[in-house]
Amino acid sequence: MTTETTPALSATIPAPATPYQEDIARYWNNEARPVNLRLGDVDGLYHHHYGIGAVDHAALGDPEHREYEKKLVAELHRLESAQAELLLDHLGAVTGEDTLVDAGCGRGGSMVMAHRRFGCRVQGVTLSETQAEFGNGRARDLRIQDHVRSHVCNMLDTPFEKGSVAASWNNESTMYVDLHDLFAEHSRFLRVGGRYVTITGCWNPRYGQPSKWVSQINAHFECNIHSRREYLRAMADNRLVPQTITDLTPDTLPYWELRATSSLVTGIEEAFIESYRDGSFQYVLIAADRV
Ligand SMILES: C[S@@+](CC[C@H](N)C(=O)[O-])C[C@H]1O[C@@H](n2cnc3c(N)ncnc32)[C@H](O)[C@@H]1O
Ligand SMILES: CC(C)=CCC/C(C)=C/COP(=O)(O)OP(=O)(O)O
Ligand SMILES: [Mg+2]
Repeated sequence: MTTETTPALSATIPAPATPYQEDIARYWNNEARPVNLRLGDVDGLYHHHYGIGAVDHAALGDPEHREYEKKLVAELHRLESAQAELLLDHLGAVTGEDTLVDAGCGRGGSMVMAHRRFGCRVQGVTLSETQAEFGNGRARDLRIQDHVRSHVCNMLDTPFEKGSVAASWNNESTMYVDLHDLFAEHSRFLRVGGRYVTITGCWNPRYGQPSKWVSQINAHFECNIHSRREYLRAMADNRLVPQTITDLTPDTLPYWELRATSSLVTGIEEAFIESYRDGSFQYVLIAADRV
């Protein structure tokens, strides 16, 4: 699907639907944190999500070495790309003829990775014009603009045709929307037998209620983190049947502990580390079948 073959896509895109969505569009239009841009500069894949996997201390070497900071940036980026690879591992059997949807696509790093892996078309939606322009600029640079396209569009109200999408995902973007509305929309455009995947942070019902750390993360990003229970309920209500649920909390802690030692800290590291450690917050992957 290119813009040429889908003229309706750009013509019918709804503007942010609520004052909250206008706030979120403004937030991401103005975002330029070095922790995201410097990591993206490593290989041109720009992410707005966190990392998983063990830290390669041998690759980092001596903290006193003048090249250490550069190696640290590369290592954090490697862990963030590993997170996206894990998400793509759960999309199922995607062919070059398929279309995928990235809901809340950020600067588009995961979309480029998906196209490279499957050769398919990838359509991304973000509320931010700046992000969509950035993602489309990267796709042009890579000469994959016929396959990878970012749109300024509300993920709850997309122009994708019913049943037209083989697989879709939210990578750390579900905490900006109502989950029932979100999964109803994925379920509408996914074909029966298609796959939905999310990697997200959620509060843990076993803890009781959102902890002070979870509240701090919400305030920091102007988002509203849901509980694990809410994900499963909203999926069940929208023909999405979980096939895999993985607790990635132990896999993401090394990323945060390493990031906390870097010069690129943003001040939110303590909240993630403490909430993951006290069990009030979990980093999870959920892959579901559209039935
Ligand atoms: C934390 S970033 C994640 C970006 C990307 N998934 C990644 O992994 O790099 C959150 C993204 O969600 C998008 N977003 C939030 N609410 C949205 C909505 N209602 N419709 C479309 N995008 C939305 C933001 O514009 C932003 O691009
Ligand atoms: C897991 C949770 C709760 C995520 C909230 C959404 C979010 C802001 C993700 C990372 O974005 P980013 O990469 O722009 O953030 P940072 O600047 O902290 O790296
Ligand atoms: Mg980041």
